[in-house]
Amino acid sequence: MLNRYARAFFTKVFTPLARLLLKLGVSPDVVTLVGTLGVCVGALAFYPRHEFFWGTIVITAFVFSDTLDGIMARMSNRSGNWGAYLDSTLDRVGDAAIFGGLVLWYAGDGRDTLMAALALACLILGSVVSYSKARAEGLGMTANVGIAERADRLVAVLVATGLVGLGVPEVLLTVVLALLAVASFITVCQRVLTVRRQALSRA
Ligand SMILES: CCCCCCCC/C=C\CCCCCCCC(=O)OC[C@H](COP(=O)(O)O[C@@H]1[C@H](O)[C@H](OP(=O)(O)O)[C@@H](O)[C@H](O)[C@H]1O)OC(=O)CCCCCCC/C=C\CCCCCCCC
Ligand SMILES: Nc1ccn([C@@H]2O[C@H](COP(=O)(O)O)[C@@H](O)[C@H]2O)c(=O)n1
Ligand SMILES: [Mg+2]
Ligand SMILES: [Mg+2]
Repeated sequence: MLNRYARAFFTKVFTPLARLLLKLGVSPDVVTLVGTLGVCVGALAFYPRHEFFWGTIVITAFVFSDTLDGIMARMSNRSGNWGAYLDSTLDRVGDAAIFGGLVLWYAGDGRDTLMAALALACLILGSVVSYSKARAEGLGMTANVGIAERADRLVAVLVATGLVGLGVPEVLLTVVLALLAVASFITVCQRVLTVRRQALSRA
């Protein structure tokens, strides 16, 4: 949803920075790599130590590199299969680090089995959401639907985790992770049904 409605806005916001980085000779691939590294450091260095606020700030500072790299690639006419592959593959690494960081806290010193299970469910179902689209595209179909696409999942988990880091009761994160797991499952179903329709109409 956000991917559709917010893309134009964020493209406008990041275009000057994209232009500057290109002028400085920075390539879109470098932005993709550095952005993923920053997200992983933010998630894996802070969340497992229960530093939810600062972890969220670091992740948020780097996660928009995923918007920036695409803008840079298009501006410099460098969009292509390699960049698309690198972008999507590293997205999975960043997403896994974010939910994995939460799992590490709750399965470790945080000692909360329900929260660890919910974060793990979000990690797994989110990966299946992405895979269901990637596999469809690999077979020449599309699966660009769903109530919990990547940007939606990131906003939900980052806002809730950041607020808990600021002192809001943890039940907020419990509810958000539970809803996110359900929404991700629904998204998988939406994509499977979309692909099924296309596959059957081809046969
Ligand atoms: C209040 C407590 C304090 C804490 C404050 C922190 C608040 C943090 C709040 C929000 C941060 C959200 C960041 C979300 C960033 C999203 C980045 C993103 O996904 O952008 C890239 C994306 C383009 O994606 P791709 O081409 O890579 O698309 C593909 C797609 O993602 C597929 O997804 P899937 O299949 O999994 O569904 C994948 O298949 C494939 O891998 C992938 O390639 O989208 C865009 O560029 C669209 C625009 C992004 C919209 C972002 C909306 C953010 C909304 C509000 C932000 C508020 C910011 C506040 C900052 C405050 C800082 C203190
Ligand atoms: N290093 C990169 C990253 C991305 N691309 C191209 O941008 C597309 C994704 O754009 P977003 O705005 O959605 O991130 C991607 O499909 C590639 O075509 C690139 O070339 N190099
Ligand atoms: Mg990108
Ligand atoms: Mg991406």
